[in-house]
Amino acid sequence: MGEQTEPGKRRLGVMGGTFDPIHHGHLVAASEVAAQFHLDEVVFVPTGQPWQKSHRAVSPAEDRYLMTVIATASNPQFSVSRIDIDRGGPTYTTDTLRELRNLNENADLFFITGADALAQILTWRDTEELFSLAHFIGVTRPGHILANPGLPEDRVSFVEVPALAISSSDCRARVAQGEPVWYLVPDGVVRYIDKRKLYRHDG
Ligand SMILES: Nc1ncnc2c1ncn2[C@@H]1O[C@H](COP(=O)(O)OP(=O)(O)OP(=O)(O)O)[C@@H](O)[C@H]1O
Ligand SMILES: O=C(O)c1ccc[n+]([C@@H]2O[C@H](COP(=O)([O-])O)[C@@H](O)[C@H]2O)c1
Repeated sequence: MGEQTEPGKRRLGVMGGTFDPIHHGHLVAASEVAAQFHLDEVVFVPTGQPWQKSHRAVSPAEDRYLMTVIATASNPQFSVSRIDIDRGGPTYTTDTLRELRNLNENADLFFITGADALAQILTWRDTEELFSLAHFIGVTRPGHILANPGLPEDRVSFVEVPALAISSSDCRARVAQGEPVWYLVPDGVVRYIDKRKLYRHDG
């Protein structure tokens, strides 16, 4: 399934997100797309400064990066990149994909994101260049309908993943209210949130 790749070329998935915190919805989505699109690897790229989330405080990049490393460590197909964090400034996916293309000349890139985020892609920076850099895969999340809001059909696919009604916002709210996030996020991430006192009003 998905775009044809020339023989010998790697198929590299790129899962961009703020990951504040990373949760099982992200992991299931990456795993399902990797299987359906025959990806060789999925690299998770935590945002540096997510400029469209400037209305709320985002946890320190190092905490979001470390939670992403903890969550993906056991899967040999998953890796984590610091490029968006180390570049500094607001995170634009054109920069992410340009840098990854230069680092992986012999690979086709598949950018994985929520179908809801993909519906907003025309508000991202340099949209036209984006579609020349990667194939875009929008994964469904419960409550969001699959639709192609005028995007180039040959550069965009939508994939249904097993429904997981988990969001980072809900995880943060649960921790703030003293409710458990066990089994919504990986065990190591629960312990990291606790150790660093993230998302607590007194944290
Ligand atoms: N349960 C889920 N199933 C499928 N995709 C998801 C799910 N949760 C998040 N995503 C997608 O993963 C990408 C990165 O997500 P992000 O880090 O912003 O998490 P989030 O749960 O959407 O966060 P928040 O609730 O803070 O907005 C986004 O494109 C988002 O749409
Ligand atoms: O390039 C942009 O202008 C742009 C605007 C909004 C979001 N993105 C990317 O979309 C991905 C999901 O974003 P978010 O904010 O839902 O975590 C993440 O990799 C962001 O860097 C990119």
